[in-house]
Amino acid sequence: MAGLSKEEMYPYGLRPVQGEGKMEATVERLGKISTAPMQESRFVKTHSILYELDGKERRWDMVISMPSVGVLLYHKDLKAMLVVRQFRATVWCSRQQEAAAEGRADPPHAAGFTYELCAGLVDKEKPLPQVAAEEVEEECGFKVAAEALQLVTGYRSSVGTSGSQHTLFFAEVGESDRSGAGGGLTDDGEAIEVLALPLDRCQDFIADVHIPKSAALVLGMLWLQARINAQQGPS
Ligand SMILES: Nc1ncnc2c1ncn2[C@@H]1O[C@H](COP(=O)(O)OP(=O)(O)O[C@H]2O[C@H](CO)[C@@H](O)[C@H](O)[C@H]2O)[C@@H](O)[C@H]1O
Repeated sequence: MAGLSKEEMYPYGLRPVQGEGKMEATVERLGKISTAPMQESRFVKTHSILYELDGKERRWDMVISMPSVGVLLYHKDLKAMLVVRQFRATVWCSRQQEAAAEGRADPPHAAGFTYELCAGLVDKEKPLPQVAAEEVEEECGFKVAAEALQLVTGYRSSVGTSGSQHTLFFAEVGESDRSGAGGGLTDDGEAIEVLALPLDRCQDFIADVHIPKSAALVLGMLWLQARINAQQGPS
């Protein structure tokens, strides 16, 4: 199993909901990984910002990236959060660089699999809740109405390098909302596994420093816990 035990593949009581086995299948599909200087990109641009402060010229290096949306999904029948897991080349590469700096060998491909909320880039001119609802269906295979999405907050991501806006929503889904297989767009190389993380394991999961996870996932789960503590959230 991708060189991992069942407990390592599914820690903290995680259970597959859609796309079971995608991690092993993706590891099989991956070959050599290397890096090259960036050429023209549809997704990001780099530039240096030159600005004056106290009459002196200063410079800040920036990666311009698109705004994005994310959705914290609560599955009411499973009493679990829905988490997506996919291979992130950036995470693998970053872990490889950390290993190289410490004189260790390259990590296995499994080290690039990252836990995130359902999320996507805002690359179309539609209202944000609409973009978010489409991501829920595309990645997780659940149909939610854009109007049913609750705004949690917006924040700036990677402020030292990007500063792009991320807007976070919350939605509840149930078995009756299942509409497809999810998994993302295969043509874009997306291979997404949807996992259910029991509500009572979320705090231990986000506190585990060794689990590669997005900041939005941590923020979302802390927000939900605060709502539950205030008896305003799902129980
Ligand atoms: N840098 C890149 N290089 C090459 N191809 C790329 C690319 N970024 C996106 N793509 C392509 O575009 C497709 C669609 O991307 P998505 O909109 O699903 O964003 P993604 O889930 O990668 O990141 C979303 O989720 C993460 C985690 O929450 C947020 O950080 C992020 O801002 C948000 O868009 C990807 O499958 C890939 O083919």
